[in-house]
Amino acid sequence: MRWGRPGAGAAGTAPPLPRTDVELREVTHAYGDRTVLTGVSLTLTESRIGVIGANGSGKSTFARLLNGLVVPTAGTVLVDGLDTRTQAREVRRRVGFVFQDPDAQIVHPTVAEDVAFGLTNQGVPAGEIARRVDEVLVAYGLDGHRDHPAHLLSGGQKQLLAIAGVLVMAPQRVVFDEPTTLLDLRNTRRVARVVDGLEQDVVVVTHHLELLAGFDRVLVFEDGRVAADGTPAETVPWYVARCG
Ligand SMILES: Nc1ncnc2c1ncn2[C@@H]1O[C@H](COP(=O)(O)OP(=O)(O)OP(=O)(O)O)[C@@H](O)[C@H]1O
Repeated sequence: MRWGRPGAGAAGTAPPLPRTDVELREVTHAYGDRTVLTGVSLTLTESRIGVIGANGSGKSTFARLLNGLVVPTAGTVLVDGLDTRTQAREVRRRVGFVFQDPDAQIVHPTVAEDVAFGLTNQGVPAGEIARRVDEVLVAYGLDGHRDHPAHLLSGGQKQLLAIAGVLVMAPQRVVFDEPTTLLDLRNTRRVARVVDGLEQDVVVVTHHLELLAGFDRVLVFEDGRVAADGTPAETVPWYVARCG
């Protein structure tokens, strides 16, 4: 099991998505007087990027900076040149975010209504909403559940619903914050397969190191700084050794 770059033609004959590049310039973030990220400068261009590190090292804060859910206390985050501080709406069209706990993301009573939520918000015409919602429900094996109460889905199905609700918005990059932490092995594999097949570029924060084998780049966070940055073969053994 691994999350890697999808094979050529993974999306059929659709043209490749434009790339979304994210640049962090000397980014520092503090919650109140507690600084949790310090002077992070990076450019993210690769298709498959993993983020690992100890609890509290700043990974989730970093992930949330990438689409403007959190704005830096100092420094700048640019998505295709758009400043997350002032152009959050445009940034979020490009970069979607999947939370660790799908309950944080599910806001509507039924599965289909929940997936439609973001499109409705954007004023997309009803016919197009119906078509796009159908497409993602089929893609994520949820079409048999379209009128079911979302809160009664299993943990794995809820995570797939949360992913469907992000992907229906057609972002170019998707940030996943520990998407499998709450799942059993079967659902971890299921979600991993979904991530594996995405044509979108991804950033995945995870403690499941084995899932990063096919990734292009892995960042290791330590005390709010990037302590290692390289291929999985370079960074994962380094991190494991650091953990003693
Ligand atoms: N909203 C917040 N308010 C105050 N402190 C916060 C907030 N969010 C995170 N923190 C603190 O910031 C530090 C970094 O948290 P963050 O969630 O970014 O780390 P993490 O590496 O993702 O951790 P984990 O692996 O446990 O999820 C932690 O000490 C955390 O307690």
